[in-house]
Amino acid sequence: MTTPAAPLRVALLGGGTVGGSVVRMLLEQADDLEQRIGRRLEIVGIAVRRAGRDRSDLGVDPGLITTDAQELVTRADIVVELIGGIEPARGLILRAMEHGASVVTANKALLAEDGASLHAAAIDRGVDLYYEASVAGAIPILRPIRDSLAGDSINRVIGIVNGTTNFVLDAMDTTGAGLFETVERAQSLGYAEADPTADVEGFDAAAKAAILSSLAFHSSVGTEDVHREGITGVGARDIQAAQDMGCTVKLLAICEKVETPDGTGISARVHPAMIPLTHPLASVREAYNAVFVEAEGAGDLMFYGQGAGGDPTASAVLGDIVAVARTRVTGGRGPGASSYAHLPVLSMGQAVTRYHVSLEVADRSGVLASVATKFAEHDVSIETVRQQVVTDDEGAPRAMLIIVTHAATDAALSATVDELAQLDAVNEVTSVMRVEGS
Ligand SMILES: NC(=O)C1=CN([C@@H]2O[C@H](COP(=O)(O)OP(=O)(O)OC[C@H]3O[C@@H](n4cnc5c(N)ncnc54)[C@H](O)[C@@H]3O)[C@@H](O)[C@H]2O)C=CC1
Ligand SMILES: N[C@@H](CC=O)C(=O)O
Ligand code: NA
Repeated sequence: MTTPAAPLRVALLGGGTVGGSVVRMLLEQADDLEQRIGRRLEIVGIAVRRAGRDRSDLGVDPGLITTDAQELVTRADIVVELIGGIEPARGLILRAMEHGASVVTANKALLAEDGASLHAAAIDRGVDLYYEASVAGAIPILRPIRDSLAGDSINRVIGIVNGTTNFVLDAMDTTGAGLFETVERAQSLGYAEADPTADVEGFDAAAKAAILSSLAFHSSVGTEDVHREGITGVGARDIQAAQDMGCTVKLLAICEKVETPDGTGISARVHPAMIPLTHPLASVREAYNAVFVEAEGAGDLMFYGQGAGGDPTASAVLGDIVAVARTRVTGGRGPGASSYAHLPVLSMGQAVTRYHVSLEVADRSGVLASVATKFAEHDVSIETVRQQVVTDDEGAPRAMLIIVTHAATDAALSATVDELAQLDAVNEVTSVMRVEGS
């Protein structure tokens, strides 16, 4: 008679929104997971921050709850880090690897800050480091990029990768709701980060852009390489300007290869942008996420689903747990990331994009010519110009010029807008936004 193999020991760090869902799903699906992996998973401990708090919500033997994460990570085969932030998460992951554990994490902030050294430690220790939940929650996107598209060449990845800001922008677009009340609602639904500034100011999306760029272009891209603008500058006038153009405003994470006179580089950026209602990303509503991938052979691919919330994120974590557990059973390491291409990351000024500019101007002859001259001086070609008269809050007529440019470098476009604001003929630059996806 053969003795059944010992269960694989799973240690969880953090029992919050995602951690709580992971524990419940691990328990509810224990038998199925055992069948799929070929070994049983056994939770050997759950590290929480504070002692003495009732954690019956987690539904586990209270003896498994510990505040000693440092000790817990030394006695597991798989460590699941769901604390978030840089430290102590980084130290705990490295310690877990030193003790031979594979690691699953949803921590995009840490991966974007220090992914290279975490990957190096995993290789050094012969263990796996998986983090599918860190980008676009439940949506399988990192493994498709790393594995399924490993034989193709990716040119661009454009994503709506932050559920909280998509929820807010969608509400502003459809109901005219304000920023702060909508963020509070996203918090109560479990989408927002512990500090929602990370969502609203684009830090969360920038971390995801760094991870996506690194995997898509086989290069090392960190948070500091990603140009970041959040949504606090987006107002009702921008939303209206987008609607007038048949567009909607989305916070986009854009990762693309750009050809420069010095060779190929990576542009990685997060900012609000107008996209045409006909683009697949325009239909992504509420807190949903989507990632649009353009590859040489595959053409356009769209990945869509829930990018935030306890259970959707836990689904991706569970997928990674099963993947690393299967590797434990068969031996060796699973597929990892590579950075052999070493493509340089370009500055925002080198990004190539289009602009939509609304100007309130003096209603007299020569104004259009002086505005057009500024664009020409910076070699920015105008695609369309529309003139309209609107009535302001006091009932006075105001002359508006609405200009959409062809693609140009961001440096040329922003220099043009700076100089337009100085023209006598321009009373106010009322809205400036990049236009993507067409
Ligand atoms: N909530 C979401 O929709 C998503 C979250 N994530 C990521 O998942 C991770 C966890 O996020 P949430 O569960 O939403 O956060 P959360 O704030 O609900 O949970 C984190 C938990 O970790 C605990 N914790 C903090 N420091 C600790 C320590 N030193 N030792 C033990 N426990 C500690 C906290 O007390 C809290 O219960 C983060 O990295 C987050 O960015 C990723 C995708 C989606
Ligand atoms: N706060 C994030 C959660 C997932 O990463 C979001 O709103 O998308
Ligand atoms: Na994902």
